[in-house]
Amino acid sequence: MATRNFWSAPDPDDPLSRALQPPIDETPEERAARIRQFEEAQRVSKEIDDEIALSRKAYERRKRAIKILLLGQAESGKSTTLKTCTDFQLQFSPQHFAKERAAWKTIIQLNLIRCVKRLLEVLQEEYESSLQTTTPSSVAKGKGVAGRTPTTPGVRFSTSPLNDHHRRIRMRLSALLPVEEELMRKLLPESAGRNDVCVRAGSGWKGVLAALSANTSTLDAPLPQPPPLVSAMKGGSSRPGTANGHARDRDNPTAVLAACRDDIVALWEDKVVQAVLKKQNVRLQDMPGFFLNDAARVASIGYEPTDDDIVRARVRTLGVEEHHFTMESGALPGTEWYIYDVGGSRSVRQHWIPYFDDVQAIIFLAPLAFNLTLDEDPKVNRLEDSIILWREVCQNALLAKTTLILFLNKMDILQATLAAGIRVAKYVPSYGDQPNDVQHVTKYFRDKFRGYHLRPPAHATGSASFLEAPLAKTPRILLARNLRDRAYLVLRLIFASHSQRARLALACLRIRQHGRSALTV
Ligand SMILES: Nc1nc2c(ncn2[C@@H]2O[C@H](COP(=O)(O)OP(=O)(O)OP(=O)(O)O)[C@@H](O)[C@H]2O)c(=O)[nH]1
Ligand SMILES: [Mg+2]
Repeated sequence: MATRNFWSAPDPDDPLSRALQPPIDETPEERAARIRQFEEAQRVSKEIDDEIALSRKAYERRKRAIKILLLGQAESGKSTTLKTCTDFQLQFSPQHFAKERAAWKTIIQLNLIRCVKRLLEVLQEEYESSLQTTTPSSVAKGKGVAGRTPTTPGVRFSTSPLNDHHRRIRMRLSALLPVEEELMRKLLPESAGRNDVCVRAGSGWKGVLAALSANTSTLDAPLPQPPPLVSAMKGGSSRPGTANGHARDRDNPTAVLAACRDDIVALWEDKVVQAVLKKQNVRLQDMPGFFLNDAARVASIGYEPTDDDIVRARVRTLGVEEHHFTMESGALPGTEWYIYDVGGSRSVRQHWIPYFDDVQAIIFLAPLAFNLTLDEDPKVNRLEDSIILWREVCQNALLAKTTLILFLNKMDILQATLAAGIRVAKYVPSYGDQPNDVQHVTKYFRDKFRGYHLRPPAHATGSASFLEAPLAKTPRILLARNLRDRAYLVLRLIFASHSQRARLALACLRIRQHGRSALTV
C-alpha cells in the first residue's frame, strides 16, 4: 500500500492529516527546513527498522543455536574446559592467540606470586606456633634453637627448624606482595582483600592484561645490580614500589619476579621448608594455579607461557561469560554454539538459573576432591557439595529435557592424592576398608553420582579409554584420565569432524532429542 506524504493533499476527513499540512503562507526557507527535518526523521526511522530487523535475525539465530552451560562448584574446572576449547580454536587464529597468551602470562605470574604468598604464610604460622619464652630452668639447661641459645629468662625464642637464612629469604620475598596487590587492582578494582585471582566476566580483562603485558615488556630488562629487593632487605630504604626510585617495579611483575627468582626456587626446594609443609599437612601442589615447580622458568625475564601453563592457570570467574563459536566444518557446519561459563562459588550460583530454560546441554564438572573443603565454607567437603549440587541439577524441573553430561575430572589429582597415602576412609567413613586405589575410589564415587540419572549399561564400564570405545545409543560410563582426554571430548563436542570419535558430539545432540540422559566422563 502506498504511503501518503506529509505534504500531499490533506484527507478532508482526517483531522491529523489536515493539521500536518504546511501553513499556506510558508516561505521557501521554511519549506526547505521542513523537508530536511522530514528526511532526517525518515533516516532515523529506517535505521531503527534495520536495527529491529537485525536483532530479530540475531534472536532467531540464537534460538536455533546450540547452547551449553558449564556448571560445577568453584575450582571444578569449568573455565579450564572452555580454555582447552578456545585454545584449539585459536590454533586457527594465531594473532588472536598471541594476544591471549600475553594476558595469560600475567595471570600465571600472579598465580606464582600467590603460591609464594601461601608458602610464606605457612612458614610464618610455623614460626609463630614455635615461639616460646625462656624460663629460668630452660636457660639453665641451655635450651635453644636455630643456632642461638637464649641466656636470659623471659626471652622469646623459636623452636622451629627455620633459621635466619629462611627468615631473610622470607623478608626479601615479601616484596612481591605489593606487585600482587597492584595487579589485582588493575584486574578487578573491587578485589581488595580477596586472596584469589578473580575476573568479572565480560569485563574485557584479557584485553586489559594483554595491554599491561605489552607496556611492561619494554621495562623487562634486568634490574640494575644489586636488585632493589635485595638492597632493600640489606637495610637500605628503597623498597620496590615506593616513591624512592623504584615505583615502576610495582607495575613490572616480570622484573620483580626475575629479581626474586633464585629466592623462590631456593625456598621451595629447601628440605627444611618441605619438612615444615609436611608437618603442617599443607600440599601446595594441590592448589589451583600451582607454579612453584616451574618457578625458575615462570620467574625469568623472557618468560612466555606454554599451552600447558595456560591450561593450568587459575582465575576465578565472577558472573557469566559467554563464548560464541560457529562450526566451520565437520558434521554440523554453520551451526552456532554458545557456551556459558559461570562462577561456581556458593554466593553466585543463583545466577545460573536464568540459563536453565534456554540451554540444550549442561556439562557438569565434579572433581573427586574427597579430602578438600570449599574455600567459601571450610566446613563443607568439596565432593559432598558436588554430589548435592548434581542432585539439585538432576532434579530441577526446568532441566527435565536438558542433556546432562557429568565429568568426574581432576583424575590426575586423585591419583597423586592416593599415591601420597591419603586414605579415603579418613574423610568418607562410609568408604570403609575398601582398597585405597584409583579404580575402587572412582567406582565408589561414580556410583554416588549415578544414583541421580539413568543407569548406564553394564558393558560400558571399565573401557580402556573413551576415545576408543564405540558409542552406544544409551548413556555410558566413560573415564577421562586427564585434562587432555577431557579437552578432547569437549573439542569434539564443539568442533565435531567426520572422524569416528565425533560421534560423541552427535550423541549429545541425539540424547538431547531423547530427553534426559547423562554421560559420565
Ligand atoms: N591437575 C588438574 N588441574 C585441573 C584440572 N581441571 C582444572 N584444573 C585446574 O583447576 C583450577 C581451577 O579450574 P577453573 O577452570 O578455573 O575452575 P572453575 O570451575 O572455572 O572455577 P570458578 O570460576 O571459581 O567457578 C585451575 O588452576 C585449573 O588449571 C584437571 O583435570 N587436573
Ligand atoms: Mg571459572
